[in-house]
Amino acid sequence: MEALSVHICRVPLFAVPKVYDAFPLAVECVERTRFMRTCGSIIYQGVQNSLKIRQAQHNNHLRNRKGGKRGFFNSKRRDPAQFSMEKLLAEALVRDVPDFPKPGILFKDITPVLQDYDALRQVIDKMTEQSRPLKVDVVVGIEARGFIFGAPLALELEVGFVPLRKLGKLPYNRLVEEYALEYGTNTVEIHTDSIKPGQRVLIVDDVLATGGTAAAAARLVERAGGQVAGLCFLIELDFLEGRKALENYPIISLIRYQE
Ligand SMILES: O=P(O)(O)OC[C@H]1O[C@H](OP(=O)(O)OP(=O)(O)O)[C@H](O)[C@@H]1O
Ligand SMILES: Nc1ncnc2[nH]cnc12
Repeated sequence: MEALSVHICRVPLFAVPKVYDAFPLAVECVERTRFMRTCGSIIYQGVQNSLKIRQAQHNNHLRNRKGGKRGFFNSKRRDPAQFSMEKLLAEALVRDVPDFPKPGILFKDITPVLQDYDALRQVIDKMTEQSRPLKVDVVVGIEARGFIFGAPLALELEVGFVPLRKLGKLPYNRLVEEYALEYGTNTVEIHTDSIKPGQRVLIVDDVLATGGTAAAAARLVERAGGQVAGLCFLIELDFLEGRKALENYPIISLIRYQE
């Protein structure tokens, strides 16, 4: 009987039910509970092994990523410990595009930041760190590039996300504000029921330039019943003096250009 039990222990997991089918009486005679415990232990070992394999695969993935060339920190020139937003500038992850979208405008293109996991991670981490003390109840992201930073930031802050959209995009009841920006005029809208009375709101966008867009967003938030706890930007173009349009609010900007 003991030999049979040992034999059963050695069969692969997939064969255990077959052995049980073949020798039901014998197995029951040996010790039903013991057999079940053996199965349980085999299954437990199987689960443990698969967890170990998954962990090893994940570690490998992290090692490859760190050792690879795909991230801001990964090239030999870049040292994660030395990371700063100034370095991000020095590495030209924010690209100057002249004459876009109109002649005479020097456009700050942030798409290289988005393409780079480590840079994007750092941006979200820094935004989170600096906006956490504002104790916000909700994040409002300004279409379109404000969505990119706003939604992950809301997740990090463990609050909800409200989209503030350009004219005609929101389906439900809306509040509307018009504004001027560096290269024209525009209109933004917010759903009337998107913010609860008194909620502390963080407004998020990629760029603060003249401040026209952000000021319109702040007006909408207040009209919707919210309290603007602060505004958060990746880039601030100091020379366009957008802060002047937002004098009453705390402003976070990770990268500031003087000219
Ligand atoms: O401070 P301001 O002078 O108002 O300019 C800043 C705004 O301009 C850009 O948006 P844009 O209107 O180009 O829209 P997009 O994000 O949809 O590209 C940027 O994303 C800000 O929202
Ligand atoms: N110069 C600029 N670059 C990128 N986004 C902008 N929004 C307004 N002005 C801008």
